[in-house]
Amino acid sequence: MTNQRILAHFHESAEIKIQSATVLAPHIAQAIEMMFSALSNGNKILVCGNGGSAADSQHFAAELVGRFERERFPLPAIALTTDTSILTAVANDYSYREIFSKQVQAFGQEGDILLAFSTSGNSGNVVAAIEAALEREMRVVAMTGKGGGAIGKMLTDADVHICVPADRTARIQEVHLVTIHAICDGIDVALFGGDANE
Ligand SMILES: O=C(CO)[C@@H](O)[C@H](O)[C@H](O)[C@H](O)COP(=O)(O)O
Ligand SMILES: [Zn+2]
Repeated sequence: MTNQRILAHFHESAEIKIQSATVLAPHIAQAIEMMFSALSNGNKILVCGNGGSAADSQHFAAELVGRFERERFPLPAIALTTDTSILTAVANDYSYREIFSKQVQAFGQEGDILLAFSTSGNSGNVVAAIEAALEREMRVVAMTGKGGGAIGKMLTDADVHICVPADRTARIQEVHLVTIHAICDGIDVALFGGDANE
């Protein structure tokens, strides 16, 4: 492995982040507004994704329930990726496709938000979770890439699609991560106003 190859990762990541910033900012602002409004109304956010996106789901839920950069009361967000008994039982008894949708049916209520991560936009269990959320009159914030895949086609005008303009899974995930932090910051600003980081 040459340093050149390592440097290329950093450069490509930085370039795609810069390119994504302008394209995604209005959609991220919409997501912040939708989440702040749901949380203010006593609703919660359910979060799901596979692999690296499962980690992103947990990362986001941790920052809402714990904190991001400012001290505040806990906000209700649940990662649907963590309960291995539920995940293994549903995958074993039904199908892997239903591991998130069953939990959306169990926990989701009208007005809640599903935050769904899929870099391809095509993961069956994330697609099924979105179907279950839409059936329950929940709103969806989807973070995707690669043109948005099947997820891009199923969202309604009431939902938010944050589709990273890139085709490489790792780069898309890296943009998802900075987007998670921008959303957490946006929610804090909506709650408390601007801060010293501005
Ligand atoms: O983190 C990575 C690759 O960077 C992997 O774990 C990746 O998340 C997994 O292959 C996922 O199953 C991909 O699913 P998706 O993003 O297409 O929905
Ligand atoms: Zn990864």
